[in-house]
Amino acid sequence: VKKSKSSSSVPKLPPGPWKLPIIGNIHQLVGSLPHHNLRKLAGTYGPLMHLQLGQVSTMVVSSPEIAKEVLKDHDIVFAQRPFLLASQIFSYGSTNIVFSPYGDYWRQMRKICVMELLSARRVQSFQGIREEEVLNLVKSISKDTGLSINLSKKISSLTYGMVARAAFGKRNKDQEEFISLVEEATFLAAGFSIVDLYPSVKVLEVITGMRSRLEKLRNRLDKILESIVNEHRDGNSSTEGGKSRETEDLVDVLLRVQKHGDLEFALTDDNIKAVILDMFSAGSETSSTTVEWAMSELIKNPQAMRRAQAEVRNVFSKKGNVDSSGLHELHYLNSITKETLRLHPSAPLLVPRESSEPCVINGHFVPAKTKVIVNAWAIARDPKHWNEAERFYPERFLESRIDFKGNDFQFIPFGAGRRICPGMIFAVPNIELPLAQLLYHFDWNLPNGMKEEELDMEESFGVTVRRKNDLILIPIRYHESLSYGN
Ligand code: HEM
Repeated sequence: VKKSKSSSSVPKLPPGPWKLPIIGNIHQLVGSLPHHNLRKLAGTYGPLMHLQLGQVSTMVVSSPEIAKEVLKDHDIVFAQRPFLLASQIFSYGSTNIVFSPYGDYWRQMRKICVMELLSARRVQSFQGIREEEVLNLVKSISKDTGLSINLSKKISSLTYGMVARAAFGKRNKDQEEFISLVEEATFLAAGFSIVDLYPSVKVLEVITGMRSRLEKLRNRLDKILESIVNEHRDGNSSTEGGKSRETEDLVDVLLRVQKHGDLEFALTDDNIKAVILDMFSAGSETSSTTVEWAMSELIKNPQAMRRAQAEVRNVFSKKGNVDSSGLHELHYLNSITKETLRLHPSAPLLVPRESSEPCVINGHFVPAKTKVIVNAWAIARDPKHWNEAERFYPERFLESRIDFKGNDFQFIPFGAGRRICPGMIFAVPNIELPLAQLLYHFDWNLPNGMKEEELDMEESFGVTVRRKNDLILIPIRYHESLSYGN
């Protein structure tokens, strides 16, 4: 009796489905996308559930209360990121900030990101670049008015272009190749591949060809990044005193910090390459996906589309064009951004964490070295916290103070706690300016007489979840009198 009494007071592992030998619960993740399957399982086993995914002991969090415990209350314990094969290969010796384990070095890199690269002032300094790139998009679309265009491709190339110009100062000669390499690397970093589920079985890396594929990718990316860093260094040494802070691009900033920064640890060229790679992998597809989903939802919801168009046309009608200065007046558009991030968070499972020591969460025992996945997608669609949770209804945010800044745990598309996305301020205008321009200048139709309800909303697999099928639409010029400069 004594024994059973004392063992019942020790917290147990969270509940979870029955586990098969060797594979554990992997079979339960087959057939649909991970965030969908995990939500279904949480419906049976609860908001904190234990899964054995191959060799990896995993906790899945599916409620705002437990997300707060993990991401905020115990943020030091859960600050680490488990190493996936892809991140090991791309992380330049673990200095890549997105996946790096938490530690002194991470703290320094994060500080450089927040204070120097992604600060409100820096984001503001890229306003001109952003406006120019978006205007080029409008011009290119206006040439094809009345024809079917692949809007997904155009938006993706725009966002990569905006990040590329902010990072490198100009469009780079290897840009197209660079983008497709980053896209492939992001796809492989989702963490559900067989090599990540059996990390100690090294032979799998060889059998699947994953290691050599990743190494080839990394070598090519490294060459491109190396030439960019060297070109900047040569260019800066030929301009006396370097560039002014207002005209610096991100590589210039990193080179300046490397040379003159008051740093605890030296910043190597590899560190600079890792940060630049992070800006692309974390900052491009996430934003373009959001614009793509917002347009898809607006097509499916013509009333919301009309309201958004009326707002943007009203606010900018005197100027005859959309610019960054009036974006804060677009309250409905801002609600559309939020509602899109609620229903389609670009990283539905955030970036996984790992416990650095044993911990008790929601009354359950979580051993050290447990991988923790927060299903932000399921939380943001939970009918316990949202009325008509599956409906696209931007109005819900108009009168609400709920925001994505990491304090409202029912809505965490950027994560929360000490590893919250540092690119939020950079992301919002990169989403809202293109959206406002697309709505200001054009009306949008579906091709081949397709009806709104026939537009599919299927998602693809990856760290970022984008549309499975590209969004093909027909733009119709709204302002016939404007020349759009072509
Ligand atoms: C719609 C746009 C974006 C979304 C939805 C998004 C989402 C996220 C999420 C969910 C995380 C992980 C947070 C966590 O696990 O708690 C993250 C991390 C990160 N994001 Fe973003 N992000 C976006 C745009 C950007 C942009 C534009 C940049 C930079 C140019 C950026 C840079 C980063 C970096 C460097 C990290 C890693 C931070 C760390 O580990 O300390 N993100 N982002």
